[in-house]
Amino acid sequence: MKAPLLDVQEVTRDYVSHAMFSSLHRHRALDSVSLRMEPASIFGLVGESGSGKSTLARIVAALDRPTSGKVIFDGDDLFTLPARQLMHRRSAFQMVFQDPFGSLDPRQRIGRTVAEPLHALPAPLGRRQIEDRVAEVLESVGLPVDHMRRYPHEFSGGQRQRIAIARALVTEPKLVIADEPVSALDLSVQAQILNLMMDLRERRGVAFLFISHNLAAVDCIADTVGVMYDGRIVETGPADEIFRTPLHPYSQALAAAEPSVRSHHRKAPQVRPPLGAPAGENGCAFRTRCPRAIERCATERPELRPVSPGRSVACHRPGQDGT
Ligand SMILES: Nc1ncnc2c1ncn2[C@@H]1O[C@H](COP(=O)(O)OP(=O)(O)OP(=O)(O)O)[C@@H](O)[C@H]1O
Repeated sequence: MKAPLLDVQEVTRDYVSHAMFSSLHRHRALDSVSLRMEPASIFGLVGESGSGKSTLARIVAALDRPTSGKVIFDGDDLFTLPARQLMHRRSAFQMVFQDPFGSLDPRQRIGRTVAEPLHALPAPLGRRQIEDRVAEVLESVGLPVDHMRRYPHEFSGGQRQRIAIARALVTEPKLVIADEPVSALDLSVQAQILNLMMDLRERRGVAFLFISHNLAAVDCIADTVGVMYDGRIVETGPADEIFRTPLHPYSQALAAAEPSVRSHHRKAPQVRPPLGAPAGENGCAFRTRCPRAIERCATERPELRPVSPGRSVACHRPGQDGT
């Protein structure tokens, strides 16, 4: 088997907060999450708000550290690298955020903003080389080179997201982690940005970890999908299969609620709002909302198990009742 570009191994992230009038409260935002990505692939991460997508994105981008687990990027175990080496390694993976308005410094010309990540390269570039690199990368995201002298307020939302993508690409990364990159954009502009990402994968061999609430966008762009619920990946596999024939009751509810995804699972399972206490460490976190829950779901947490090549589900009763 080919060595993966990204190998996330059982990553757990706990946040500890001081609840008023009580002792420390530990919240597990990620619970033993594993995923692998091949070079030039697109992995779509979906799941409701609070399921842990951004926490995972920040850890993969080495902007946060896991409580336990490993992130192996292109053969390097990121969190065992000395700080300086990690800083240099960062040029090979870059992040694009949701808000194209907030993520660009309004007082800085675009050329300077796009060039910023180049200053972290192990071998610094000369002024001429930096200008050439910025011009080349602006062109590759479909922006005229003379835009490098302009300021962010002179651009539309879609153009600003192109600039953010150009900044991410300027160090020629192998992986771009895009956290809700199209959510703030109009529909027609969303399509342009998705096309741009697919084009960059083709032309430059860039892999994308693409995070979105928007299932239709993930369906359009991703090869592989991971469905997150309460800090865990509950189903993963080829995008086509996950959206057309979801097996986990949570994936089925997601797919059925999104008309533009051509799911065969049109009849939405009767997912309930969360009720009662959360499942705790032993049970399935989804069981209090699940129409198919059985006693076993309260006592035994379902592990992510392979059900077919490349496809795994964490459910004691996957795909039953209507798929
Ligand atoms: N810095 C933090 N301190 C404490 N808790 C946090 C922190 N960051 C995230 N969390 C908690 O971790 C959980 C996962 O949050 P995260 O932002 O990763 O979810 P998400 O799936 O990306 O949600 P959204 O789609 O709304 O961005 C949530 O319960 C959130 O409240």
